[in-house]
Amino acid sequence: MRASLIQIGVDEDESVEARRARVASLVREQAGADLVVLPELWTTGAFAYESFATGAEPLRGPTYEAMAEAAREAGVWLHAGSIPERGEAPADGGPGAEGPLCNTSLVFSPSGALAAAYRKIHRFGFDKGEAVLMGAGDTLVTVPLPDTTLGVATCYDLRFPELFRGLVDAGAETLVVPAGWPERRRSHWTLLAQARAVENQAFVLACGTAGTHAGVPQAGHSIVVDPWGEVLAEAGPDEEILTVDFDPARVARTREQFPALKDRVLGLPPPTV
Ligand SMILES: O=C(O)CCC(=O)C(=O)O
Repeated sequence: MRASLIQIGVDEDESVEARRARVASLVREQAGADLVVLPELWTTGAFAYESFATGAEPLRGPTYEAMAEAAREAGVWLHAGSIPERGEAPADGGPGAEGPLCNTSLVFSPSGALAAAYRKIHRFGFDKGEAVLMGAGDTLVTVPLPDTTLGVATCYDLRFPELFRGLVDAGAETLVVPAGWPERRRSHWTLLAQARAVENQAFVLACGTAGTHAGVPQAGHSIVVDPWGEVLAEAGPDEEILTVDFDPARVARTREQFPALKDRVLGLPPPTV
């Protein structure tokens, strides 16, 4: 399988419309890949909190349309990263009522059909930013491809191993993590991507952003890790397309030859004091 991770530069001097058109064209250039991956919130920037509401779109909004078309024209599976999604207003909300905001990832099939939408479960920011501005998803999402099953997660989710175990229990073999990870915690990014790959004996395809927005320099360093925890490819700090060939059958082989996942002990009682 060939995967291309498009590590987009997200800077404030480019409009959302210009970036959307540029990214659509980069996706179209990946014809021949099996899977293309984009980062988290690449239209607005993951730290541009004040742009979440102004840049929000309905699920089937301009980014959906542009990415569906790009996936179809390139003939690729496309994890289009995430958008700030404005859900439908509640029917009884009264005039001016707005629906909830979510950090929603979109996955398209090579025909341009929506294969999955994943609403980020762990929101980042503690008592500010995404954690207060956006609603949380509550549903794990896997996407069956012809040669592997994707398990999807977004950025801060990478810190929560139980989410990934849930994806593995649901059949995931390739874990795809779009992100807008900041440079100041880059060491965590690399370490956690490798940890999720080793403990789940799965490929990890983690695609971040480059550039600086809202004063937060982004880490870049998108990374592809194999089920043994080895780094197959890693990007630098700037905008870059990271292309890697990998054999999805290695997941089953690794799990068979080193069957640690079978030794899980679940449901232990709490410690006694
Ligand atoms: O966990 C981190 O250090 C970064 C998370 C983040 O930036 C996000 O989820 O948007």
